[in-house]
Amino acid sequence: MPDLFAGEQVITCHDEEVGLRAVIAVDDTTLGPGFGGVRWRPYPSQAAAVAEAQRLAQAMTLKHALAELPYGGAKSVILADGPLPAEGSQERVALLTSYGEFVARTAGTYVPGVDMGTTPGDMQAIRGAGARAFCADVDPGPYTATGVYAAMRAGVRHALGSGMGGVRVLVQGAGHVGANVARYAARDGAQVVVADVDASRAQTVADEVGGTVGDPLSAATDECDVFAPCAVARVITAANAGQVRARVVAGAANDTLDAPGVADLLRRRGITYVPDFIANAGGVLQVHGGEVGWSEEELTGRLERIGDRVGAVLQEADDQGVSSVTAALARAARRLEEARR
Ligand SMILES: NC(=O)c1ccc[n+]([C@@H]2O[C@H](COP(=O)([O-])OP(=O)(O)OC[C@H]3O[C@@H](n4cnc5c(N)ncnc54)[C@H](O)[C@@H]3O)[C@@H](O)[C@H]2O)c1
Repeated sequence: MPDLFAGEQVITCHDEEVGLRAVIAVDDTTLGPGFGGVRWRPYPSQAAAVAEAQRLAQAMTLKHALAELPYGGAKSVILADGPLPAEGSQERVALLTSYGEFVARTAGTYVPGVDMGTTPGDMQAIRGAGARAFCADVDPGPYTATGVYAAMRAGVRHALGSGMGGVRVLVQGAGHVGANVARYAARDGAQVVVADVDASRAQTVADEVGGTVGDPLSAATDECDVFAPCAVARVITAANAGQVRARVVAGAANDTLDAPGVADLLRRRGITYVPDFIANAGGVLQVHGGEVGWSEEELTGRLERIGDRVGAVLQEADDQGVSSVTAALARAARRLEEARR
């Protein structure tokens, strides 16, 4: 059983009539209401669902603290019994309306957004039930990609002392984020390799950017200067960290490392690791900008500042002789501490 008291709140939601079983985890509301997406997928057990909600909520606390956003960390999961009901179907709307009623009961402590399995239409259904919900209309992928690319450039500057020209960038995952990262890198003269389990998607993006196709299964340990994980979680582990050949790892995938200690293994090998929770904050910055009415110019400036933040954290890590993850966690802890005073 996970530690139910690891964060501020764990709320289980059950509505037999519509078949809803969901978990809302609110990790920390020091900086504001807990904001985090709704993940909807099957789970092997109730404990696994609770553990995932809590782990993702903790990551949101860090992401918001480091991006200087006025939100706490939270996340929720809906436990699917099988394939998800079709978008717009009565079954789906009924389930999300019931879920929205549970969210409304938190009285704004939890604000949901889109995550794996949920769509902007689902957020409309949640709003229809009287709850606040973000991400109702814009795909955050391109904004996340702009932030990831700013983070990558900062990582390359720090580790290689160069710009992107001629740098070999291996992008794992040619989806909403990865395809744009590949485009930006190629535009700046990088040699791009694209690896995706969907071979035709990899080929299309590689052709578009004048790059080549790589092997999705060995991407994490293949020869390159920059490895950009933009697909699945936990691609670098204690078992394969010794074989990583990139000089810089900078991508969008949440939980790129399977444990924070893996960052130490990379550091000892001289590999610069850009923490995912700093690099991939572009989506939440876009959501917040939409809420408070930032201009496109203001948003672009904030996305570019992700790079400045990465540069500062990497320097702090070097100065203190710790990993980038340790330095980033300390920064987040300082921001939370200041807010509590
Ligand atoms: N979209 C966002 O705004 C956002 C924000 C923060 C974090 N992220 C994270 O970034 C990653 C990418 O997000 P996205 O929106 O581009 O997703 P996506 O679903 O659009 O694209 C993912 C791509 O990865 C490919 N893929 C899946 N498994 C793979 C594997 N084992 N090896 C290689 N390729 C594989 C898929 O075929 C797909 O093309 C995810 O981990 C996501 O959680 C995304």
